[in-house]
Amino acid sequence: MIEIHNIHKSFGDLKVLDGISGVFETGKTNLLLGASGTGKSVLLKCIVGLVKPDIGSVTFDGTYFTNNKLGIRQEIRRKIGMLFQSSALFDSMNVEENVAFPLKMLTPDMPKSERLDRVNFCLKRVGLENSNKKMPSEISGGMKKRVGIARAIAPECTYLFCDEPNSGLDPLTALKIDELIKEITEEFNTTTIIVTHDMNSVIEIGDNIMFLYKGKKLWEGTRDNIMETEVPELNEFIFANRLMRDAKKVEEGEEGSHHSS
Ligand SMILES: Nc1ncnc2c1ncn2[C@@H]1O[C@H](COP(=O)(O)OP(=O)(O)OP(=O)(O)O)[C@@H](O)[C@H]1O
Repeated sequence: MIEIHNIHKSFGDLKVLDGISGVFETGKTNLLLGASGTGKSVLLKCIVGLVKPDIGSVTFDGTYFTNNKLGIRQEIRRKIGMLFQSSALFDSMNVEENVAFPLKMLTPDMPKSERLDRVNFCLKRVGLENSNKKMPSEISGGMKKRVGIARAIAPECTYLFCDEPNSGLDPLTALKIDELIKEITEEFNTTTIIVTHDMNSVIEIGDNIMFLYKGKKLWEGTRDNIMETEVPELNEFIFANRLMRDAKKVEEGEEGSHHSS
């Protein structure tokens, strides 16, 4: 479980995060939802320690991270797997080398054969067996995301962070990547935080959702109750999507009397 408490962050005069607190549960897909520029990525960076909050703290399974000793922060960092928006694979390395990279960095003494077993296990888990020798330039965007996921989980991470994991993917591939992240979260019991502005992800994998608006947390809940929100900014965000508007009309048409009771 990851807890954040009263996180504030400004860049010069620009206040990006304005006192955000919350809990991200273990074994669940926790979504940070919001429009562009609302501070989701900055919050994620504060949580992983890439940006230092001006005020506030982050706790990983009860251990303070933000202002703790370097050794303790490093210990936590080793348990963090990151899937970046652009996949961020090393272009000069093949798939196998990309996935092996964090293992070489974090567990340099691991025997080569054990490392290869772990790489193959992770590649198989993301549905990419037999792709070891392919170069990033030879594989599709969806495959790159899969390699990114394999690389993130290779060191047996406890915490998994995904920054817009399905950006740039067609809807079906995006759905498959969402499903894969959810399966991995449940299978390996990771605390997973996903930055997204995609309502499809909300419906598919929104175990817990935190809605950010202009640096504040305006709502939190689950995919089961998000459609009933009475927060105007969230409502506007949800129904900016035409399909969502149509779905709501259908629902109101079919269940209008139920809703008005
Ligand atoms: N290092 C930085 N220096 C100055 N401003 C920054 C920095 N990082 C982020 N910002 C600003 O903080 C605001 C929030 O950015 P952030 O990337 O968190 O938005 P976001 O909600 O993730 O949006 P998107 O969905 O478009 O990625 C933006 O106005 C951005 O320009």
